[in-house]
Amino acid sequence: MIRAVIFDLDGTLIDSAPDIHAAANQVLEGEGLPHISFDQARSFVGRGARVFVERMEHAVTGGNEPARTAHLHAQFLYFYERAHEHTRIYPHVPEMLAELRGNGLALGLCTNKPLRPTQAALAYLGWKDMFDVVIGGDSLDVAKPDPAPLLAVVTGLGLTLPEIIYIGDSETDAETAERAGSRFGLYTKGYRKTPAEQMFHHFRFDDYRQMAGQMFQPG
Ligand SMILES: O=C(O)COP(=O)(O)O
Ligand SMILES: [Mg+2]
Repeated sequence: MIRAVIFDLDGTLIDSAPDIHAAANQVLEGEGLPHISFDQARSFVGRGARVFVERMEHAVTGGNEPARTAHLHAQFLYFYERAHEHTRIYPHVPEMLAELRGNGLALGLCTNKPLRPTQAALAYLGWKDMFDVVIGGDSLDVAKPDPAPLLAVVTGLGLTLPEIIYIGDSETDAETAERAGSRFGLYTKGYRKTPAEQMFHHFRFDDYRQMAGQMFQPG
């Protein structure tokens, strides 16, 4: 029996790519480096802030230099925590979350966004108490696609894998769920690069009004 739904954040519940793009370009601007495009920024999201910065640095300088990467990473975290202005909740997410809660389900969050920007975004969105357990990209020594963060949310909720469903938008989330052995629902309007049908998932949807109906289908 399903007792909780665990969500990814960026590209799944919220469209945060515009703010991530803006934060990236604030960093690059400050360093006198060229900007990245919106499509580049969106395609760099998914493996956490450190990997995002490495991809960004590689795109604008052609390589990664450890000291420069560390500096850019620190700069990026500063702006990232403050970048909310353009972040939007995807359509019908609030009703969907309220409905799950109303049905007595627990809610978890398993994101690769570092914990401080995650907490800042949740506060900005009025979701400070929305999730019973929150694990960010730097909460553990390993991040998704390692299954440990997802398993930590499950354990934190006091549940076992068959009692949860994980919902995410990216290759990273699909791999995490597959490696954990979790049931996985793919939101197809996020930041994935692979055709949805080629990705691991048990069900998929492009409208949150369809999620609950699909979630309880067997198979
Ligand atoms: O910050 C990232 O790289 C991705 O964040 P997500 O795990 O919430 O999609
Ligand atoms: Mg995501």
